[in-house]
Amino acid sequence: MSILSFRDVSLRYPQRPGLRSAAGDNLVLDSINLQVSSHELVAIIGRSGSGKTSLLNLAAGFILPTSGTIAVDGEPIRGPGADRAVVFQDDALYPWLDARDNVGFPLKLKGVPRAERHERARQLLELVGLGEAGDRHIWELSGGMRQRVGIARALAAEPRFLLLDEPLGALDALTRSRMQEFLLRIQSRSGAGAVLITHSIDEALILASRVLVLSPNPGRLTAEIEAGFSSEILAGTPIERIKASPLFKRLHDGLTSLIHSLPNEEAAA
Ligand SMILES: Nc1ncnc2c1ncn2[C@@H]1O[C@H](COP(=O)(O)OP(=O)(O)OP(=O)(O)O)[C@@H](O)[C@H]1O
Repeated sequence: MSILSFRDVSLRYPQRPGLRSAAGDNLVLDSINLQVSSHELVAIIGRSGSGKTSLLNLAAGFILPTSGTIAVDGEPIRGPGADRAVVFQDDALYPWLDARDNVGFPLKLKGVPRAERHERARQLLELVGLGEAGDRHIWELSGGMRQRVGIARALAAEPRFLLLDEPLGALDALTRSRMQEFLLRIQSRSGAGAVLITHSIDEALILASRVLVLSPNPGRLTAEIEAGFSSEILAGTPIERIKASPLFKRLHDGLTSLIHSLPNEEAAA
């Protein structure tokens, strides 16, 4: 089992005019302590500007913390690495490559020979239900299909952690709901841990075993809720039935009022 850990992590961006936080300086994240193990999906919710993407960028190694340590299995993160794969809201696929070569791209970077790359990409596309789409151009795919190609690409390097920044945010409601179930199954099958950033309380409760709330100015983890509906969904209970349950509604209402009680970025700035 792998562990992604944040220990006393704080982040300040370089000072820029107009970007002062309520803390009186440009502290964006303060004293973040967090542990995510492989096989679990942790969701982070919070108001716009609370620092969710910054937290994910730190885990990805795109930026480094001002203080504190982020590590995978005790090994401090010093930059991006194949042990962590990021999926963004905008699929960020390479339009000049077909679906198969997009999925195989991380393997190309690792120097995996072409035939092996193609075979692995074929298996991954099959896994995400796009076995027939390998030679399709990206612009020939729907939004949901493109996100599935993005997820297959993220899985190609067999990461220990998936870092998901609003991966379903651009999809229509019906596709999003289907993709939630799909994401859950893929994540559980892959054996990778996942950190999911989402604006949707519904989505956080459906997918995550734990939901963490980030309060803004500066971003601090202020609440944690054990959700646990994902195991019921994996066992076959329809998402709509889960959403109709009194427990789901209670947790949803609790999280909604908690988030509304937090100051927003504009109010605090
Ligand atoms: N590269 C940067 N340089 C300076 N400030 C930044 C940078 N990136 C983000 N910020 C600031 O850090 C704060 C947190 O931004 P971040 O994007 O992490 O929040 P978020 O919770 O993901 O927001 P949203 O939900 O709107 O995507 C904001 O005040 C933002 O303006």
